Amino acid sequence: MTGTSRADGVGDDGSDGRDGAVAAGADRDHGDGDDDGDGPARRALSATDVRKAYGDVRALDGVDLAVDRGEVFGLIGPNGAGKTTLVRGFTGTTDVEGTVELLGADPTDADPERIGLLPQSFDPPARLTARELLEYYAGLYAQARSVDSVLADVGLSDDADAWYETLSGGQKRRVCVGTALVNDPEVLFLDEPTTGIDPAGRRDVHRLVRDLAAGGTTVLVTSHAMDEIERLADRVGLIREGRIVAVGTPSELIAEHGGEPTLSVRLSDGAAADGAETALRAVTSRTRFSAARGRDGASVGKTADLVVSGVEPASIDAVVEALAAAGVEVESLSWSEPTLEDVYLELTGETYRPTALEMAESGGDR
Ligand SMILES: Nc1ncnc2c1ncn2[C@@H]1O[C@H](COP(=O)(O)OP(=O)(O)OP(=O)(O)O)[C@@H](O)[C@H]1O
Repeated sequence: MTGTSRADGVGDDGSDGRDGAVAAGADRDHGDGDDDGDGPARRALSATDVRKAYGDVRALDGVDLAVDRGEVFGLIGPNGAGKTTLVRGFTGTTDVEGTVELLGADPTDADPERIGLLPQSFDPPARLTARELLEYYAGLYAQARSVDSVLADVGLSDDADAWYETLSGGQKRRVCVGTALVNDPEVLFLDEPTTGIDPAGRRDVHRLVRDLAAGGTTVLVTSHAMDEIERLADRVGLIREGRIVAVGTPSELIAEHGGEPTLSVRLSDGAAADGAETALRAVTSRTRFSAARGRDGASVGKTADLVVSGVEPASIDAVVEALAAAGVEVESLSWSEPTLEDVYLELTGETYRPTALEMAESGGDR
């Protein structure tokens, strides 16, 4: 099995209570004067010029990063950007060049009792129940939480006695999240914790992370769900091709890289698009026209979307009036602020392009 050693990040116990994580975290001295080495007392993690190569692949290419105690730090980036490699560097589960510190010490010297790790790939024995698995991991630690409380925290009290192999993908992932919590860690690494978990379960995990952070636990979480990171993280780091290219609070990153708010206007008649665009240019010079195109590239034209950038809520009326004055019928309007997803798309250079099939299925009006 993977992830069975404490260095790989799991532990146990067996009392109970769904407030265990909060209570345990709150009771313990997480993240103050208990300095463990030569870094500032407040620092939970630090990386200085960290590099890791696999053959010709530079998984990490000079990472500098510091995470304070008690922070929830979100690490985002495209597939293959280096997130898991960095987590493994911080946990001492892979060798890296440069300097990495975990609670002020070399990660390989860190006390496993103080660390929790949910690896991205985790494959516990299938012929154990959820409870038995958590009891097993709890047994690896000198001190561990009640297994019942961990089961409650991850929403598995009712399925505690089902074999792991009979659980759904999301339920399995919940067990795995539980294994990373059993020792009530001071620093918790969650590598894509909510993959496969349904929306309600994701909320359970989010609540858990927030509760743990409130109790002083430092959490490093990776995810491809930008809404999740935006909601959870105090600060976010975006890694691309092995380098951290931006760090800040979600609102700082959105203000700097997220672009402008946009007003999307759906026109009832695609043929009116040109007239609408002309009318809108009189109001703003920032109209972008999202042409609806079919499989062969020809205009479909049943409806049409205009995207107007930089429209503040106070200006929406002016847009509507300009369209009405031009005799253009509007089917719907929606205004949105930029999000962390816009930051991600901007900084990674990735864009979403609907396929021809998607466009055809949507009536060509994407
Ligand atoms: N054990 C390994 N052997 C060879 N190459 C590896 C190994 N682990 C990672 N890599 C490579 O290092 C790079 C970074 O991988 P890593 O798993 O850290 O990315 P990631 O950001 O976590 O990606 P994902 O979002 O897909 O999980 C990738 O190019 C990957 O193929």
